[in-house]
Amino acid sequence: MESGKLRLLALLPILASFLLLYFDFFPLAYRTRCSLIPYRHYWIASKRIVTPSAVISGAVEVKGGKIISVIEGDDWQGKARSKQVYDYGEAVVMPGLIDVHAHLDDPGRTEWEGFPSGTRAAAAGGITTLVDMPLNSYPSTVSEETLKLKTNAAQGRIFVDVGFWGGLVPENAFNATALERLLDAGVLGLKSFMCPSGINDFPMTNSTHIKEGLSVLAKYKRPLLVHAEVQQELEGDDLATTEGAGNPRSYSTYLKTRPPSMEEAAIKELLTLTKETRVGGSSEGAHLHIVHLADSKSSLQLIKEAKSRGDSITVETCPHYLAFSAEEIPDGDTRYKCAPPIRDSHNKEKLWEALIDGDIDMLSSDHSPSAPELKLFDEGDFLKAWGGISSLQFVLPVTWSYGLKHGISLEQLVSWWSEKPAKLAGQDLKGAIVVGNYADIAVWVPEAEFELDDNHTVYLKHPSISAYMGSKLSGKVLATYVRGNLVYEQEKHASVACGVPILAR
Ligand SMILES: NC(=O)N[C@H]1NC(=O)NC1=O
Ligand SMILES: [Zn+2]
Ligand SMILES: [Zn+2]
Repeated sequence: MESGKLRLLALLPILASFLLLYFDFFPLAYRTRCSLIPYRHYWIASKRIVTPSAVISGAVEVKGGKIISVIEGDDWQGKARSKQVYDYGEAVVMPGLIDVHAHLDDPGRTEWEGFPSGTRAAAAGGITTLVDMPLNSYPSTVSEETLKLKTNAAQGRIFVDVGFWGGLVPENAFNATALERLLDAGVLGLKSFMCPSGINDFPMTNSTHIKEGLSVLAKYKRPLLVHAEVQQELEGDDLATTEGAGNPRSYSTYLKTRPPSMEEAAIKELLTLTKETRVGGSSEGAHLHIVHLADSKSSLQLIKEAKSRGDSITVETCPHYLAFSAEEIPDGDTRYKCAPPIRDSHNKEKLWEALIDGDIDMLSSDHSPSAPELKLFDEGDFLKAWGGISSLQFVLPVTWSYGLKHGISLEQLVSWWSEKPAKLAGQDLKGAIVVGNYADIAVWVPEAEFELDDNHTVYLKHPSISAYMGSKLSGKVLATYVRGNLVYEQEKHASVACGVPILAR
């Protein structure tokens, strides 16, 4: 080689380090429309930073999308002198929420929800990662090919990170190769229903299907999420499953169609399988996660016992079961219709107790909107209306507002909404403010109250179907960072959607 070229090569490392310095000191050169701020290396300071060991006063150093230091006290000020500092004062800085149960309905039912609208609402609510359910979109995510349709649809259209659950359905349950292809393609785990899902191309599974699913999942060490309700022969008063069995506008009619025994029977059946997830069992490595538990009595007791026997099992509940109770639901107000149903206030108090005691592991939104027409507001028919709660933007303030009277702490909030969900979804670099993790951060003011009225900016695609509209909440989200990008601040979103589709490997 000529000596001129050699000399040029020798200069490359110097040039590279110059460029790096340039990007650090001249942030405009880094300006990206993924973020509302033009820095890749900066500090976030606050008097209330929620770390795994304590709530501290100090600062978090972010560089290249990751957290590179967390400093308690004032020592960070010297280190941050030449850097941009965002000082949020008394506002809480905590890990962004990870919602492991959201129906984004994209592709195929984007008139219900969609990646752009859903992830914008999430960002405005302090949620930095969503895991999308395999049904309500069309087609359902039940194969490698249909997962590809999801990731294509998500490309450049998500404002927060989005992972995907795959569907376990009768069609693929006995086909281990098909399930393996779906898992190899990157779904974070599988999801199935033990009762009709409301979506024709997502049929329900029985315990034989579920057993097959668990044995494949064991190899991947990924979870199976189950909607645990089974239809039963109902007797006497409970015979309200069909039209004419009661006034369909009355919430109590709907409630009777889905008694706690439906959850209990499903969970009993599941627990005959989860014993194989114990150490030495035939499905060791697999994990069962029960979604949206509503029954705080026998069902919960069964789960507690299974945990104590060593089954690999977790359970979530949702803010709507903690905020609302059957007694308060007005006749005809189908915004509150979901499955399993919102039960009475005593049940709600018991759910809070279980959450606080750690018997319920985590929270999720089960955000499941539809087109407003399907809520049948004119008829107010609880039996025919779409079942699903629309909540994504408000799960943080709802949990906080209703949790206040139970004296919940910021650490508990982080455990339920970030740490445990990160673990379930296999996201080792998310869910906590620690060095090395992605800078996924929510900044919010727990004490700030607001009313969900016409003056409040609502990013939900269909605010009219959300049962939270009209309520007064405490806890205002100021800013949301995803992988170091400020994706939302004070009613503004980044102009480009740079969330990452998360695939397991
Ligand atoms: N298909 C669907 O989203 N169903 C959900 N809605 C609901 O209220 N419970 C569910 O499982
Ligand atoms: Zn469900
Ligand atoms: Zn759901």
